[in-house]
Amino acid sequence: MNINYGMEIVRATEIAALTAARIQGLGNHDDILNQARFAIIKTLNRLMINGNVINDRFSERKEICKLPQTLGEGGPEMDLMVVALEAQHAAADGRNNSTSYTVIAEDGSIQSIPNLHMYKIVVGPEVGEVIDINQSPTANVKRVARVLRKYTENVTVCILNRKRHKGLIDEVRSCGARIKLIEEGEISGCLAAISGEKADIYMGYGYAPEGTVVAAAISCLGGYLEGKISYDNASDREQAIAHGINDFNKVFRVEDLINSRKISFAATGVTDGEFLEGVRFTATGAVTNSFVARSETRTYRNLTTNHFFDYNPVF
Ligand SMILES: O=P(O)(O)OC[C@H]1O[C@](O)(COP(=O)(O)O)[C@@H](O)[C@@H]1O
Repeated sequence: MNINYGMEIVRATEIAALTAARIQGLGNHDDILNQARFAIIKTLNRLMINGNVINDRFSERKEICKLPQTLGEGGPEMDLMVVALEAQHAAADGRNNSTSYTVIAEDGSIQSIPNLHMYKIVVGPEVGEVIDINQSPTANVKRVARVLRKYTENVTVCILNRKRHKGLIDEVRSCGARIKLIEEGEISGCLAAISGEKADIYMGYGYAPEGTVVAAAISCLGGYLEGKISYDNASDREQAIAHGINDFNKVFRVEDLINSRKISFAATGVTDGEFLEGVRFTATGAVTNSFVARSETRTYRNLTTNHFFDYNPVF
């Protein structure tokens, strides 16, 4: 890509984050997501692309505004993944770890994935390919400890706080590793593990579309992911087949989810999170904290942006 689309899509995640943050804590879970989606649609529609929207987890939800199938004013065909607001409940309730994300990639490079749970293990580039999703959590924690030259007691495992993770949490505790439990926002939990700052591994079940966003981040930053979709019944398997997935034991790695080296990834914090700070409002506008990365050059930027509401804001 000659244009750094990352610098364009981050403007969209900023606007979505500002929009959501303005109504943070008001308690309306659908409204905050809808407003963030309207805002991101409006901003992405200004790009000179024909952006085909892929893996929108909310496309079947009647109460949530639909993303158009294509976004942009016209131009080269591109794939887009748009998560206007991850952790909508956290943002609506005024809790931590909600973030806005967009990924742009070469046309046809993002795997379309069913809206099912995927068990994921994610680590950063320092750890790399030593993990194996078919091994126990204990075995994976020990491998990570060995590569990072840490005592097991100093390895931090990030896990979504869900009943379904009780067994996982018990096992990680009994092997002696530290746990960082997050209430929502697994993409940002995975980014914490990729950056290695607040966690060393992310493990657990979340949605498969989130796995493709994490794969995009890894394509830009390095790191490693293994994911397995869980199927409860025949209808889940039919969903997978409709997405071209016939091997129900498949271990998904980054290259299975994103098949390109031309990807840009952008994120803006809405509320303070594991990876980014949330929006701070000032007397004249607001300050946002964003992250932009591009796979071709491996460049990544941490952006602090000052927005002045008296000077032509897009929203
Ligand atoms: O536990 P659940 O309800 O299956 O949801 C898991 C999902 O919840 C989240 O934490 C937040 O999801 P939303 O963005 O839909 O609010 C995701 O990151 C994760 O994939």
